[in-house]
Amino acid sequence: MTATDAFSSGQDTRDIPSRPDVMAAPALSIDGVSHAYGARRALIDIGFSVAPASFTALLGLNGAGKSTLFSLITRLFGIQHGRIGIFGHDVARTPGEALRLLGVVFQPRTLDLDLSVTQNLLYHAALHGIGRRDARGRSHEVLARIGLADRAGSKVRDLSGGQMRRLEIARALLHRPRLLLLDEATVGLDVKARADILTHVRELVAEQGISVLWATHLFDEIGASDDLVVLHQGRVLAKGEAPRVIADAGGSDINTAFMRLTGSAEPSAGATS
Ligand SMILES: Nc1ncnc2c1ncn2[C@@H]1O[C@H](COP(=O)(O)OP(=O)(O)OP(=O)(O)O)[C@@H](O)[C@H]1O
Repeated sequence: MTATDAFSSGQDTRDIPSRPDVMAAPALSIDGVSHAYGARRALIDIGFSVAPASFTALLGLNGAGKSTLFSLITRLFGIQHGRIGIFGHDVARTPGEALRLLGVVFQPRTLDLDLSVTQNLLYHAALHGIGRRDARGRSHEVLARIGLADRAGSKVRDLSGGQMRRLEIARALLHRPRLLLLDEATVGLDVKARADILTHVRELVAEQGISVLWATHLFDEIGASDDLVVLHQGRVLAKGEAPRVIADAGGSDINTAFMRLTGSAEPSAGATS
């Protein structure tokens, strides 16, 4: 069974191998993960996987638990219950191997506005132990990949919001990860900048074979051929290929499917199409 089969059949991923076979393992496997902040349960027995070289959308309204899940995958928080694997490497047991394969773009911006685009990249590369010369080559490479090569010398302060986001994506690619997590990467951007970023990220999947987990509350960011995980109030309500999720929920589109899955009569505030 391929990782894609495992995703679409909803089979659990309990068997994260102790000696990972990187080619066979899902890019990301989440198995029975729960998390509570004191008495507040933010994630309840979450399970899904991201197939290699796929674009998986994690759809949930504010408060669904997306950021909490990202904090667990990246080890900002310790895992209370369940297991998380990145290409078969258990995040809790072999964090070095797992995190080496992971790039992340978090919701809050974390660029130095007074440095240039390239300086931001070189600084980040140094933190990753990448030598100066190699770092320069990689900076050119990632800026070209994300359509920012012409802004290499610009101060970050002079970039548009969308360009800053693309720079953060470029930075997340510097150490050549195989799995990229993006948490609400288009929040606050105009329609064109949102579309540009989605196009670039989808190209990373199609052309570079990078696996992407794209967290969003925006229905119109879900593509027809995407894998989809619907997260609501800390629970996975549906997962699989987007058209199948919609059909199984009895919806005509992602909006109506989401409303049926969550039992809401009206589109919730913040969920836009
Ligand atoms: N540090 C915290 N302490 C207590 N509760 C928290 C904390 N962080 C998140 N929560 C709660 O956990 C639940 C999930 O929050 P989380 O931020 O993971 O959701 P989200 O889907 O990322 O939403 P958003 O996009 O608004 O950040 C929410 O009920 C939230 O109020």
